[in-house]
Amino acid sequence: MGEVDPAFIQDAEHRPKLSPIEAEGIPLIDLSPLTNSPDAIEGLVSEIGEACKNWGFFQVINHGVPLEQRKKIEDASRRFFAQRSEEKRKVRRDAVKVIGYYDTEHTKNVRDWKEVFDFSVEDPTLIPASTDPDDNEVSKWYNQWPEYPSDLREICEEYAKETQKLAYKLLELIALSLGLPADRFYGFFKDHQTSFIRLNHYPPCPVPHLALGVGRHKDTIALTILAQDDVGGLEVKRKSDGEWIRVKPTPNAYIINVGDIIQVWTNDRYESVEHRVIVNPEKERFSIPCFFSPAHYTMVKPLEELTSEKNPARYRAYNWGKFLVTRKGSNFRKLNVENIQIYHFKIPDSELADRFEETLSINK
Ligand SMILES: O=C(O)CCC(=O)C(=O)O
Ligand SMILES: [Fe+2]
Repeated sequence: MGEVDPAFIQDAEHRPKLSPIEAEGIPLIDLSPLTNSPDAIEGLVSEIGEACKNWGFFQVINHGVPLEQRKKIEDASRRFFAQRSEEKRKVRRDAVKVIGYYDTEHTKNVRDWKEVFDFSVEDPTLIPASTDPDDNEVSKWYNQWPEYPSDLREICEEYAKETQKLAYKLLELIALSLGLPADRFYGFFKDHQTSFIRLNHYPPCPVPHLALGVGRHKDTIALTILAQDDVGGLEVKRKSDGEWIRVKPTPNAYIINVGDIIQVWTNDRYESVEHRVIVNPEKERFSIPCFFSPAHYTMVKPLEELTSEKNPARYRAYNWGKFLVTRKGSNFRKLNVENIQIYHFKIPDSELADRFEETLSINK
């Protein structure tokens, strides 16, 4: 075994247990009522609602994404990552070209044991030109496509269309589960959404007890639609007791998780849950998350329909594009500081209590 760069080594408290808990996994939901029996939709809506509330994660089958499209992108991803580093680095992302190949991602300042290739669903993606809140200038992020595999672009673009359809179906079910009109969330994504898809490759790792494929984190976006292969390694922090639970691969299923934006929209009713990826000493692993994200100008804040005097908004509004640009900037500076997070916009409980007191005395 060669020397492993200490940048990969997790602090003792965050190292994985190598005998994972797989029992009582996350809910598995059959989406076929959407196409076959619209009468059964109510049951489906309540299953989705329960899964979002209790787990923040679930798997879906009969989801409508054609198997052919999925197989094609999985195969193209393998072909891309099998190339020499030198080739992959031709489409490397940097501070100017922020979308593309990357092999030195850090989560919570520890290096992840993985390499990635990102592409935006909308090309170009419109995004604020700077993090300055008073600067209204908008700039563009462009995808970078490698020479090989020559069909990668076409395959990725086709796949993106299919996952979009699934994302909208899921957003409808989530809206209905909250008692909102099915299309309540559409407006945030309609023009200039900032969604992107990531091809992940986790090579075999000689120190799987010390390093992680992706360190513990929550997804900052609205909704994640993840395809994982049959190797397994994704772990979700169970809400009921804080244990890390391994998500057992289900062939052709998608793993769905609520992101931070849905947590804010629902005023914490559906929470974004922490997860991480364990690596394997012998097997490489591939996964493909689609990070469904709203337009850059979206002001993210709790939905009025889901707040009340008794349940006041727990977050101040924040501009999604500025948030995203702030995050991207911190990818390239190896600062020993924490990334921007939604809890930075959280209204402290003491302040909420004061407001509640105020309304009580006004209503007296
Ligand atoms: O590879 C996986 O299973 C999950 C990856 C992940 O959580 C992420 O990229 O945000
Ligand atoms: Fe994630």
